[in-house]
Amino acid sequence: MPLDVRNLTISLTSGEKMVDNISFSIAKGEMLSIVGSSGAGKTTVCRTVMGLLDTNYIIQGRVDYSGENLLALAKGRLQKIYGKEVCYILQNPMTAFNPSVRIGKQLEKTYLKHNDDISKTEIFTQVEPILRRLGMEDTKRIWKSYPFALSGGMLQRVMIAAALMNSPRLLIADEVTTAIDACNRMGLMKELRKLCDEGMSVLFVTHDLRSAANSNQILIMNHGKMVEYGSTQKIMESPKEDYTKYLLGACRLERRERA
Ligand SMILES: Nc1ncnc2c1ncn2[C@@H]1O[C@H](COP(=O)(O)OP(=O)(O)OP(=O)(O)O)[C@@H](O)[C@H]1O
Repeated sequence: MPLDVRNLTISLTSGEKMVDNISFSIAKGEMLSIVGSSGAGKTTVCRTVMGLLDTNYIIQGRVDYSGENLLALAKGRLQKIYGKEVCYILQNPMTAFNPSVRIGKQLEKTYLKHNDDISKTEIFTQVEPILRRLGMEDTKRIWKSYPFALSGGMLQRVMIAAALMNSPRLLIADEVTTAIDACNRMGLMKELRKLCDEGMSVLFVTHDLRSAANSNQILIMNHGKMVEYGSTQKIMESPKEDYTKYLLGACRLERRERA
């Protein structure tokens, strides 16, 4: 099992709970979506899996990646896992790039961190198909661009490419579709689905239940708690909890207002 989270509770040192007894698992080749409104605790769960919480947080429970508890692993082992086997795509692409370094240079650096020393031309040859797969055609221009010259949606896709070029086994995608227009969003979701079919596992985080339609399972969160957890079909077609029904209703209303 690539990821198995058991009884995860995260509190501040003041005692306030951000996440309250969450459990879920993601099998190889599966996508699980965590869905919930702003402040539900979704990003806190992702940051915990990625070992990004500082000492202001108290973490209880287990986060097993391929049978190893990430909360208790030695730093050296974690350095081998994060960025290579387990990759995290952040909510805000603008903060992920160094504004004064060209995109290609940044991608080369990321690639070389986890792979053998190969030439810049070879790195471009390896990464270009990934950029194309994510809907970017003008790859040479993107490679030479500074971050400010690309749109938010393009930067978001470059960030996804940066994660995918290391062929991770588990991808954590936190609100990655927010900056992308509807057409490219659908394309991206289809690509993530294909990557799962090729064996990658995905933890997908969104506030929009519609974006979770391509996942195998959905976990609904509200105020740090698990509201409902089950197969995507079950959650979409016969939700049990009022909050899930509310989220589904909000999606339908938005669709009707757009029509
Ligand atoms: N260090 C902190 N101090 C105080 N509150 C915090 C801290 N870290 C997180 N929180 C609170 O924990 C809650 C969960 O935040 P989190 O970012 O995980 O939510 P989210 O579901 O990802 O929301 P969004 O969709 O807006 O990103 C929020 O109410 C947030 O303000």
